[in-house]
Amino acid sequence: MTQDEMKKAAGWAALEYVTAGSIVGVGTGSTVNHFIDALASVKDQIKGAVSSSEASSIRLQELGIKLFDLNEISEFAVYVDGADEIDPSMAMIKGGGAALTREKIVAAVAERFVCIVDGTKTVDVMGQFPLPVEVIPMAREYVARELTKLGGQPVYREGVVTDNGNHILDVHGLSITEPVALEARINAIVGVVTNGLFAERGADVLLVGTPEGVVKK
Ligand SMILES: O=C[C@H](O)[C@H](O)[C@H](O)COP(=O)(O)O
Repeated sequence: MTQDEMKKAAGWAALEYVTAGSIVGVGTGSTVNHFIDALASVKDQIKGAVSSSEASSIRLQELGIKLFDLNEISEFAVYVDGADEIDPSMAMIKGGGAALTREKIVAAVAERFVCIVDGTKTVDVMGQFPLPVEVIPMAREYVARELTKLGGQPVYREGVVTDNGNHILDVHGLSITEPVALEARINAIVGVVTNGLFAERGADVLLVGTPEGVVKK
């Protein structure tokens, strides 16, 4: 079974959490793209979606799924998104596709976060995947120096501008044993828009695509 087949299996399994007549929160990335395909198969039974990126919005619209602005809705039941790593406490690293800030905002409004990953993304301790940090462009080098003081090695993701017009630093060399504390610590650096740790608000449901089928945690 390929990694993409495992992503597809997890993406389609998330349909179980979509209820008739609802607005669905939709994340970003290659795993979510499979979920969007699945969502299109029930598009006549849902109200529509609220999206976390320009890329997902385009895909949702191409498949005929109505988009809602987050400012139009005060609550919705389920947000479905992938992750770059997820630990046993259901804390995640996200932002490999640079969509972390809008993802965190949409996730904050959802009652439940359903995380869909392939089997390579579950880890005991996060940090092998470099932690993305979205920064205001003029603060990039200042924030990089502050992240170095925390023990990481930040690398500017050259050529990438986020949907919000900002830059990304990928922080290598972290061993993230206290994700809630580190998320808050990095967000407190002036110039940081948000960081890719989703720990304070982690996943509520985890669906892992494996060669043996989709495992739910
Ligand atoms: O910014 C991107 C998102 O956080 C993605 O959810 C994450 O990078 C996982 O993406 P993929 O499903 O493509 O591995």
